[in-house]
Amino acid sequence: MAQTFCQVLHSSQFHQIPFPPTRPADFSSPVVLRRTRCSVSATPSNAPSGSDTRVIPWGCEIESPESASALQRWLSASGLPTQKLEIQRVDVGERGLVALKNIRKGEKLLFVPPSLVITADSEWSCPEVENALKRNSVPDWPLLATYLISEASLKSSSRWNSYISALPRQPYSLLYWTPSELDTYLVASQIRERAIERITNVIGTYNDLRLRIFSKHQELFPEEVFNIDTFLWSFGILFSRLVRLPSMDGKVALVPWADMLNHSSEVETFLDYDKSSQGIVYMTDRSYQPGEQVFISYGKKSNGELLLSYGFVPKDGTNPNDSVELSLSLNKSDKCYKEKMEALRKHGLSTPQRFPMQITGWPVEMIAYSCLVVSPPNMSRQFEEMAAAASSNNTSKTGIKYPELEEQALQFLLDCCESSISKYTKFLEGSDASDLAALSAKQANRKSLLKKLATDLCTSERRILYRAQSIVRRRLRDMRSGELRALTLFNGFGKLFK
Ligand SMILES: C[S@@+](CC[C@H](N)C(=O)[O-])C[C@H]1O[C@@H](n2cnc3c(N)ncnc32)[C@H](O)[C@@H]1O
Repeated sequence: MAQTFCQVLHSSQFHQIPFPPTRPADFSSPVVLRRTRCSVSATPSNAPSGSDTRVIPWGCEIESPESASALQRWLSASGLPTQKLEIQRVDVGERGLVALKNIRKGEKLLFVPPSLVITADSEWSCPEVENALKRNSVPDWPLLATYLISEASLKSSSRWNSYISALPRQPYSLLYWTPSELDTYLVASQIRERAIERITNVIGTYNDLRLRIFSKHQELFPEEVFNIDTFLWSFGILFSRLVRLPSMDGKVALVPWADMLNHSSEVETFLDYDKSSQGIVYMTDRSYQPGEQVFISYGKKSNGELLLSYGFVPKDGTNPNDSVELSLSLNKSDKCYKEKMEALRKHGLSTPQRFPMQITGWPVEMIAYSCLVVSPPNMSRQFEEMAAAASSNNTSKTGIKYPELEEQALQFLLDCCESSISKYTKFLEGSDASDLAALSAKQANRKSLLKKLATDLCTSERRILYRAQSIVRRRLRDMRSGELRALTLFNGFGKLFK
């Protein structure tokens, strides 16, 4: 299925480096820097909406309507056809596109012309910056991140000024959570690891650009403008707004106006380039009445993935694509630890290894991994076969059958589920010792928001684990009472989930 607002970083240049510095960019005094031909301004901004540490001098506070109206005016003047939609304050997603007229199911909307779309081929206001990056073959994502910063810093000299002014100054995404916020609120969820990996990648990408390019052309890439804070902003914008357009060979693009659409798990439609109208369109899969918010699908993502890239968690039980990752590990005291590790490595796996579980079931690869974990030394000849079946490259999906390992593998899975559940419960039932009264109103608001997001995420993830726990327990009970002994592991599971 085509992805819309996507979340894949394409860079071969990532380096593993530690967490972001918490030092804010120094925008305390206005600076006007001269580059070869392009003047850049970085002026002080209003207070940031979220974390105290990062002040980006462009974009807007999402709740202010002026920038959205200015964006609409600019888009109309720049060739966006008359729309059946308008940007409005909405209950879901703060700002969104709302129907002005009746919209039929199957109707095409938007028609954003390619001239209003930002891609890796867009013209730069400052061609010297573009040349420096393209000479170094910078991949699309870091190129677009730098493009956004470069254009943003040029303010009204950039043709994208109205668009950038309407972008959130602080996109909601886990890129903006500090290490201690991730540790406090996401201690039970595997999404914490994913957030750390992502933050590390973004910082690695920035450091790589700085070393290879920025430091060699300081007149083009002044530190006041191109720094880790502005890169976290631009990557936050890309993670939450970039779309992949299937009919343009999967090209990634920022599509002003279309990127005001919020996500709903109840729709399945996405943006694409429409050859007949030569614009980016969106075809509705349901009807809308005037005044109703129009939604799009950001793809089949779990609640954790939505929090990671977009900074929100859908209401519990409303996301049919929700899943939770369970982390399985080899036992370090296993006599065959080395051999098993080697077998896993050969098939691109590691220990610990994360597997997605859904309310409807879990992958056969996870069972194969569990079999490998519990298999005794006398099965060492089968370790490779088990590792192959645990890898996502395993195309047979029938799994391997080791009835003699079934009970132990299930017990292992049950133990992992229960240990994970107890971490969620500890977080969800734990008391919050910190004193809200000691915090400023802004800090207290942020704390309550993050706590609410984490609570919603953990509740939905724990619900999936509870279901798995009850299925495995029942299965073990039945096995132990001898009723299902004849059934194989894999066949039996399929039926139970149905
Ligand atoms: C592509 S933008 C959509 C426009 C955005 N609401 C705005 O005002 O700029 C994606 C962002 O919208 C918000 N959003 C989208 N769908 C949402 C939903 N179902 N619930 C809450 N927030 C949502 C999130 O902040 C997300 O990062």
